[in-house]
Amino acid sequence: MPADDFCTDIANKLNTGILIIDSQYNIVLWNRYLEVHANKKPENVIGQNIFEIFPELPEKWFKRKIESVFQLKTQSFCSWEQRHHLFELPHTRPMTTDSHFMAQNCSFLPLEIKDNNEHVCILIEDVTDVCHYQSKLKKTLEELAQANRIDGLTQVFNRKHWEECLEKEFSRARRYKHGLALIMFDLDHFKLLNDTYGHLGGDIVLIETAKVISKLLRLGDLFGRYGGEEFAIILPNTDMVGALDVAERIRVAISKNIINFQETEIKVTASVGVAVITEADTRYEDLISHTDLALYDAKASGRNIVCVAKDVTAA
Ligand SMILES: Nc1nc2c(ncn2[C@@H]2O[C@H](COP(=O)(O)OP(=O)(O)OP(=O)(O)O)[C@@H](O)[C@H]2O)c(=O)[nH]1
Repeated sequence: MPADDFCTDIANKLNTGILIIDSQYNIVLWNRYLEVHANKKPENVIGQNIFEIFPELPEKWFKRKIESVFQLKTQSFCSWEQRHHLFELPHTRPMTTDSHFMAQNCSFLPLEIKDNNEHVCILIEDVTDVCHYQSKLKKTLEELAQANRIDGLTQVFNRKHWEECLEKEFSRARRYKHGLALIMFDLDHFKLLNDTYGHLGGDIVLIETAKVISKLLRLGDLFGRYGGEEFAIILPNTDMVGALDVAERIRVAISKNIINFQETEIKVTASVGVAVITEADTRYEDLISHTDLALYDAKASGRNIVCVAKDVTAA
């Protein structure tokens, strides 16, 4: 068997699309894989221009790619991550994907054959499964990262992530001399509420309260669950006047919120502490501790009240 026949036989048996084009972009070889996947017989394709057979090809980009292969005589590559596919070939994997077409890795190989005409061989590899599983993995990792930041019960930021946000906002506020306010609030007599309605009732109160407060806040505000029934909100670029306004709205919203639980209506109040960043604060923990003290004052003053950190009121 002559070598050419061996090559043709191999090309037809490979599970890869193989097509060769000349310098005019006319197709000179079309293997069995393409015959099956593009549903076009070689006699209807050979001698035709590649842009007629695949009108979806991005002509300008494709020509630039092929020209560089001709000129530099080096291989080139296009992965599915750059372009999901170049050739609209339906995928045949037994899986549901976002695209009808197979994800492809395409290689462009320079060929020099005896008559000295320049040709480029294009290999088309079906990587639909790689693309599919990579996309799934990416989505799962994003979901995991999100779950790591969120409190499972209330769906606001958990303490760890919230503190990371505060650390960033704190150093940004110090660097650019921006305002930064902190609000911490704690539901009043929550132990009694748990004792009266059970832990499930307490949980519903936490969930509903977080929902009500989330709706009150601006997009840039960072709302987290600091501990059991204590929540905290970072207000970037906010001074004491603005923070007090938000704090009072939070207090009122919680006191007016009626939570339905097992045919009873639960009402709850919150004590609120507010502080803003000062020159003296060198660590984000300083701001937390000032806000926490203000919250303690609110509890000591009889609850359902907003209190401001002492050093700020004095200033
Ligand atoms: N249902 C429920 N209860 C929680 C959760 N986390 C903490 N708690 C409860 O919240 C209660 C907090 O009680 P305390 O710290 O004494 O505070 P309090 O009763 O709210 O009293 P004041 O804060 O002084 O008004 C405790 O009984 C905790 O068990 C939670 O995720 N779900």
